Amino acid sequence: MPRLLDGINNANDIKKIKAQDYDKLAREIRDFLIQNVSQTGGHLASNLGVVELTMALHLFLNLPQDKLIWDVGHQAYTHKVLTGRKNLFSTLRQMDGMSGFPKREESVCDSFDTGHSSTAISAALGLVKARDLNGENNKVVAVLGDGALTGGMAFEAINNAGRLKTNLIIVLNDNNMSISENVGGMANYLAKLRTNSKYTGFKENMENTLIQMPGVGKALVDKLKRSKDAIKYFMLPSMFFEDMGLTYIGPIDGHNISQMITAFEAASRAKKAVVVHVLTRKGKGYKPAEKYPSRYHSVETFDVVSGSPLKKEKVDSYTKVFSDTMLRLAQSNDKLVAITAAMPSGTGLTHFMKQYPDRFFDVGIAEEHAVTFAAGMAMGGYKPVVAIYSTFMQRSYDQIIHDVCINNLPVVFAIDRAGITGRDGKTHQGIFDLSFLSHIPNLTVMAPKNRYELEEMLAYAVSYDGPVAVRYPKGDAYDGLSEYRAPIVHGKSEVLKQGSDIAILALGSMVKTGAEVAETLEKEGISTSLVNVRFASPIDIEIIDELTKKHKILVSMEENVRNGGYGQKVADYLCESKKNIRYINISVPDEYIEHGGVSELHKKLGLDAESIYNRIREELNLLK
Ligand SMILES: Cc1ncc(C[n+]2csc(CCOP(=O)(O)OP(=O)(O)O)c2C)c(N)n1
Ligand SMILES: CC(=O)[C@@H](O)[C@H](O)COP(=O)(O)O
Ligand SMILES: [Mg+2]
Repeated sequence: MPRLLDGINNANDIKKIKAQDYDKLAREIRDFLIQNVSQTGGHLASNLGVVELTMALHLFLNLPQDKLIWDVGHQAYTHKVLTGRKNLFSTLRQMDGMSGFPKREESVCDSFDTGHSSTAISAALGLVKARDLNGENNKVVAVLGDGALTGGMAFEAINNAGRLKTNLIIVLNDNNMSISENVGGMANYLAKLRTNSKYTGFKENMENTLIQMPGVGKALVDKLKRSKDAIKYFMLPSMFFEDMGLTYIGPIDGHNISQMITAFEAASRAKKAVVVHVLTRKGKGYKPAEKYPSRYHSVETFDVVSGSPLKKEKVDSYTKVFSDTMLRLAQSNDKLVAITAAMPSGTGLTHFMKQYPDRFFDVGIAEEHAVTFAAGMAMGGYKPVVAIYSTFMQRSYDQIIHDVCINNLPVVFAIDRAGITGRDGKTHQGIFDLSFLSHIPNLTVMAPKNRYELEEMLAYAVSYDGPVAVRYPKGDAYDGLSEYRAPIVHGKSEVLKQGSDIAILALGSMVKTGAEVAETLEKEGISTSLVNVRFASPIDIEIIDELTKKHKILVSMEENVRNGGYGQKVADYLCESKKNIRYINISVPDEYIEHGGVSELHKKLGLDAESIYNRIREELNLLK
């Protein structure tokens, strides 16, 4: 039996589908997404929730002339299906395959590359201003979730949008969830809008607002009122948005396509920014995802019938080691508090949250605020551990300098997902943190070689009287080299092996690789020293002095871009101190790294043991 989906090959093909077939198409899209994501992994629950919303937007808009911006972008799979990318789904998030996020180079219908949260309204507002200055009249729509609305940028953009005198549509996709439970005042406010009947008393005011809108008027409102139960969804004004100078329409059933189209059409007539508040169910149409939306937010491959992951986790992740260590440290230190920016499960703080609810703070998708909030807590005598992924920490650069480090406050930054993270691609690789952290005065920056050292570094960081960042990678925690446990001394590295030809300075995750390279070189009779760098700031100059005295080649290894990384510090020192030694800098090239498996990417970038070995051999040949 032919599927409606088979007729969807280009943007706007959906307009050929009859209205009575919309539900069937939505079901086909859901089946398609579940089957495909079960084989590739990806962001499932958010995508299942926005199938009808995306269909309604595509029916309402003319892409690519109109502009549609997805906040975060993790919910754009149906948009990809409807814009001619259905056949690429078997390559979703695979190396050289289709990205899991909107990408302008993938389609003219993708208006903005995204991956980080709360940017959509700002970007849309910019597009609106450009449109107006160009004298064009295309529609611009930003779609953001209730979680994204907890981010500071969204509030800044709403503040700015309140002055707008032309049309911008902001679709607030409210599924009552961030990755975990959505938190904070805005989440409570949305809950009230969803449920509190006292707002229905304002229906008439809203009707009047609509009537007064240019191009809407009484006739249209009457028509809307007559349209099957549409009006009851239109008439709940929101004080917050209205008081900020935006028009609010909602809440609307985000699984009812015709209601949403009617609302979008009404919204498009206003010469203002209009918020259309739609209610959707995260995970809709797949029972396990409806029941456990957090678990199915981002999944590895899974069995569709049982919903269970295909790969069983055999080894603890670094996140799990962090999680367990936090519980242990909190037991003996009642001043220890934990802060997350909407990632309690991703950063491993769920157990801490349950065990120490009063000492746990989820501040929403607000990394800047999380850091300054930590500064305040430290000032008040507490020891905050702020757990944020490397890529999202980019948001907090000024707060780290201005609020924590200038004040020299004892805040611990637990930086998860540092280095190559893989399938989320260029927006999510944790390859810049050493560059943006290790030049900050007062800030100590460390990276552990294995799971045991992560525990020790966290304990050290918590006991240290100043700001400390500890960065560790996504995935399995390495448990090799466990016999090396030299006590941590500030700014000092750990010598794992003494040799005389090649000296390897390896940082964090690269110590394991360095040990593999050293072993291969030794087998060939090339005597190799291996040093676990431990500190990216301050760097251990004494060890460099020592190594340069007796080795032919010095090699540094790190999972960070070359620019501003540890290796450049080493190179700078070698140059300044006029050392006469061949030097190899193994680091991530200075570019954005696309999606793929972590080991595939390591190989491609020359960060795997074999590539590094070959690089050293080349250098040795030059010395002959
Ligand atoms: C700056 C930033 N911090 C954290 C994240 C991780 N993150 C991705 S999606 C998400 C939840 C978003 O919730 P919402 O906007 O409601 O979308 P939903 O997942 O519910 O569809 C979070 C915290 C991110 N992408 N960007
Ligand atoms: C879209 C987003 O930013 C998160 O969902 C992220 O993809 C989670 O990454 P992890 O799967 O590494 O926790
Ligand atoms: Mg949500």
